[in-house]
Amino acid sequence: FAPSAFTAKPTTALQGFSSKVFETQEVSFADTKETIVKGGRDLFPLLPKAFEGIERIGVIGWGSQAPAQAQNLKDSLAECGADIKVTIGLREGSSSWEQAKEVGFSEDEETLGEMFDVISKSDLVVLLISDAAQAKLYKEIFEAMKPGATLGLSHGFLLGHLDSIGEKFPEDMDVIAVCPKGMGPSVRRLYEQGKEVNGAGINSSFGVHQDVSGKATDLALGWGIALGSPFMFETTLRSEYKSDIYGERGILLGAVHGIVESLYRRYQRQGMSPEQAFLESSESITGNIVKIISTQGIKAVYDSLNDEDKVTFQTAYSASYKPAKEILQEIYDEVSSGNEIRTVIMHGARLDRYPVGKIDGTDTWKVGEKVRAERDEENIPLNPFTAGVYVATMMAQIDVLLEEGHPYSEVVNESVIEAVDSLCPYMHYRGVAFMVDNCSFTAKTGSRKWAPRFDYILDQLAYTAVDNGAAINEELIADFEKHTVHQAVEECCKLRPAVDISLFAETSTKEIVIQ
Ligand SMILES: NC(=O)C1=CN([C@@H]2O[C@H](COP(=O)(O)OP(=O)(O)OC[C@H]3O[C@@H](n4cnc5c(N)ncnc54)[C@H](OP(=O)(O)O)[C@@H]3O)[C@@H](O)[C@H]2O)C=CC1
Ligand SMILES: CC(=O)[C@](C)(O)C(=O)O
Ligand SMILES: [Mg+2]
Ligand SMILES: [Mg+2]
Repeated sequence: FAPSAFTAKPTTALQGFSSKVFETQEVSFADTKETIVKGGRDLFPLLPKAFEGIERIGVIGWGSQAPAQAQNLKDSLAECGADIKVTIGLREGSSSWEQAKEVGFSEDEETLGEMFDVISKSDLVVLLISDAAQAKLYKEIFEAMKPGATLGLSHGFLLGHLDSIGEKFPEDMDVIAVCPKGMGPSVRRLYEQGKEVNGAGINSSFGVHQDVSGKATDLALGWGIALGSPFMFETTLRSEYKSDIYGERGILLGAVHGIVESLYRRYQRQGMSPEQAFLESSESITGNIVKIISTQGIKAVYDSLNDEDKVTFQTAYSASYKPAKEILQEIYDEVSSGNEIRTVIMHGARLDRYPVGKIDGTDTWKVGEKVRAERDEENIPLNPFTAGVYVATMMAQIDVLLEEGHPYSEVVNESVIEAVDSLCPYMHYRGVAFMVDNCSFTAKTGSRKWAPRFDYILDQLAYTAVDNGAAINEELIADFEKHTVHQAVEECCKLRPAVDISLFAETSTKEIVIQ
């Protein structure tokens, strides 16, 4: 397999943007330039201008994103004195009704109501029901929206569905997207930490799909800044849905699950105890490797190894890169063809007969509970073979996105920042299910479908190649060492404060600061 320095397609056609309210800045990501907007609580006084004309925001749904987005919006708009009501809209009989009331939303104050009634009264509808439900209900939702209201999405899935059935959004409607590159609970947790460390939060991409009012861009930027986004980068709904549905099935959820299961078995075959095998696989990734990436970048993992461990890393990397890339390209093709969107919709239709099953019942995660209980955060190993497999998969994910024309900001957030800032800390805290099942239904189902594929191909192709003495692929390693993405990762990491998400350990009142 002759590695190529990829033949990048022209970057996904970003429209480019300007703001009448916020300061934009140009950043250099490798050999490209992009315009971004830095966030921070100091910008909250600008929110009333960004939300000009908006009196009521309807946040529809109460899954992973809505609790975070609704509370962050409510707090931010209150802080800047904007007289804007945030109302939660839920389906009749929703089991989430009480949860919304527990955090202060109420029917009496007209901040909690039936979803279509709330939609009909909202100037900005933030649609945070599941993607499968959006695909099922979009006609009723569009009909319920009042004239001049803006539709706000946090994922481009609905456009992907409309594309596949030859439908469009109503032409008289502003359609914007603000897509946090992190799970809902981390959007809320880091927002709260942002009260101490200005700018802490989860980055968001934003897109303006339709701008009838001429105000869509600044409303999108204001929404993202009110969520606590450290910085916002431009995307299009199509670029976002392809990269997001792909990314969550890849290194963010599916691949990391498959990598851990395959290595956990391999290390035990090689004689390790179950506990040691968990330490050298899952703990090594979530407790060591991602911490280095979060503060020093991907290549720092490799550079931190001694000569002998570098050879182990190179061996694992050389054997894993192509098998991982083969599955990743298949995922990308399944997503961009519309197949994976149909899969998610069909899965949604089966839910009542086949509810989503648990994924932490295996020996791996039972042993993981025990290891976590005895964990010494300061002495978690960095297994060089695990590092080679994990980094090869991360780099393969990056290369597919670059080859498919996605901008570096989207590539790095979807393949690196989200893993280290949002998702892996949750896997470190309470295992793979706690991470995956705090994500969207679209991600939950996709991760379950693709994790076994990574597990299988690594076991069948990568590890057997290593056991049969496959040579190190010097060109692949050279490609990795000089890859353009390392500068882009460094730039992205500089654009957000190096705050570590902090999660409260259920087993103690001590707050664990996960690096
Ligand atoms: N999860 C995440 O962190 C991220 C999600 N997103 C996007 O945000 C959006 C919301 O995702 P997420 O927060 O994960 O929510 P989920 O995908 O987990 O969906 C659960 C929510 O959908 C509602 N729902 C399901 N079926 C219906 C229906 N038939 N009618 C009305 N409501 C229904 C549920 O209502 P009820 O409460 O009544 O059961 C619940 O509130 C999606 O577009 C997703 O892709 C974007 C970035 C990150
Ligand atoms: C959390 C997030 O960004 C995901 C994985 O894309 C999702 O939950 O859909
Ligand atoms: Mg995502
Ligand atoms: Mg997603």
